[in-house]
Amino acid sequence: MAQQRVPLIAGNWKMNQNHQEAVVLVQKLSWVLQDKKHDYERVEVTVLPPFTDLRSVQTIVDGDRMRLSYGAQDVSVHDSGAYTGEISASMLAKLGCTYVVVGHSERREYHHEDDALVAAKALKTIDAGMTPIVCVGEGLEVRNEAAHVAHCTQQVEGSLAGFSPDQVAEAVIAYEPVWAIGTGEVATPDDAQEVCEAIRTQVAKTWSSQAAERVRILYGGSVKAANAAAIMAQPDVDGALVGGASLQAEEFAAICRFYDLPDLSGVA
Ligand SMILES: O=C(CO)COP(=O)(O)O
Repeated sequence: MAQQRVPLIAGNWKMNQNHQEAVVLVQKLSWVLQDKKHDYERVEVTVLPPFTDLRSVQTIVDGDRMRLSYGAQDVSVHDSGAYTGEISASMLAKLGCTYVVVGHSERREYHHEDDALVAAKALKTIDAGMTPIVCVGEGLEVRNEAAHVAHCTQQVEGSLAGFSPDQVAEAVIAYEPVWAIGTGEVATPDDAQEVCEAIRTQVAKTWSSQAAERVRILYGGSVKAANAAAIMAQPDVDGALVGGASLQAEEFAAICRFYDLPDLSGVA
């Protein structure tokens, strides 16, 4: 069934790159992929820059008719009004965003976002015509207690609460174990598969088997060119949400072309 889902490689730049640096990075990424004759129908590529970069990214992507898409790292739960510092879904849609990340573990941790807020943000994203990338994942303590599968499936239930089966089918879920983010500590391909498979099973139970077959589930956490092929080979992993490595055009392009990379998982 995995063949029916087009893999998505998403670069979460986090709070890196000003708008001028963003233009250079997007240009370089597009050139490298063009040079390799990247087939965007085979593997979709998106970048997720800071808000302040989006207008510049839109201009360069549209102007040069690039095939990659882009999106935002967060969105307000409100439509408009007296919410200082917030950015609405309609503003992001107007800037041509395809995706919006919601519920990243860094927002859950530093901004105390809970599942109900994440679900509300995800629904705002869908209402504005964009696709949410809904993040879930366990911390080290939960993993050590072997409670990670239950933790993540509950987060999926809560963070996609109120979604119709069709909305789930069109959404993207990202499994990012917190202990593997920015630490160089990558989950094994089997770890990634275990949770992604459990999430898909949960989607089938709560929404529908069609939604489970269609929803794309990404893995995120220290993904690099060196481990991308092994992770992407897992049947329930449909892509990667890449942090640090997405800031280097060559490295990120290599991850986008994971099918060209050797699977080094068996090499010590
Ligand atoms: O949080 C992540 C992507 O959203 C993962 O970050 P790293 O790839 O830097 O570990």
